[in-house]
Amino acid sequence: MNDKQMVALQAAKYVKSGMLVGLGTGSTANYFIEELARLQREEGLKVTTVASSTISAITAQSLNLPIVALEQISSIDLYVDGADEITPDMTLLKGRGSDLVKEKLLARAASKFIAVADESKLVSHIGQNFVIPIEVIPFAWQLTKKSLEAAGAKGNLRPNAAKDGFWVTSHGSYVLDMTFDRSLDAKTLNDLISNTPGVVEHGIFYGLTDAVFIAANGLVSERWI
Ligand SMILES: O=C(CO)[C@H](O)[C@H](O)COP(=O)(O)O
Repeated sequence: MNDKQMVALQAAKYVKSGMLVGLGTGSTANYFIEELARLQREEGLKVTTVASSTISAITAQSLNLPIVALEQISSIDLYVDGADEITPDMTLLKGRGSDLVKEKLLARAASKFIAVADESKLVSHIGQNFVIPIEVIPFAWQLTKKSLEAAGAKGNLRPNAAKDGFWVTSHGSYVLDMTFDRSLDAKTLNDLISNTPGVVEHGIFYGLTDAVFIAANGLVSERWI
């Protein structure tokens, strides 16, 4: 069993029958989804799920997990998702795959949000290894980019896979992949980007995690706030 699978299985121990569970997106979240399906099949677990992305919804459906649409929920019991970066204060950077809008809604709606990752995701500051993805409403991208540049940011529109156009998210937004001065702390960055007109959502998850589970060399450590 690899570290991503191990940490996902640890998070699944917090799932109880009757819960409405949010499903994250990515390879670590996939192990969690697979484990829920196994618990349902082999141990009679009864949960309802809500997915943070089309791909996770398809995975859950293919494994026969009961699934409801985001429009049908106003709160959930538990959300489990991976991250691209995790800082010592449990701020996350997410959204490399650009599914961050639903991910952040579920993280906020959850009574408990557990972030799961292997130790490669631990960083000292947000933006250490990845650019910060910022979803923008398409007609505003240039004005929004200019506002962010005035605050010292650098970057550009994310290209599409063929590099002959621009990436469009499942909600029809463009993505600005930006870097900021590393002296800016997570809260400052979060507030700055959130308050920029034209921004739909961004990948900094500040003050949203209840716990971070990290797997390293076959061992899982849990850190709760
Ligand atoms: O934020 C995410 C998707 O938007 C993922 O959770 C993040 O990219 C981690 O992915 P993985 O578990 O495959 O390493």
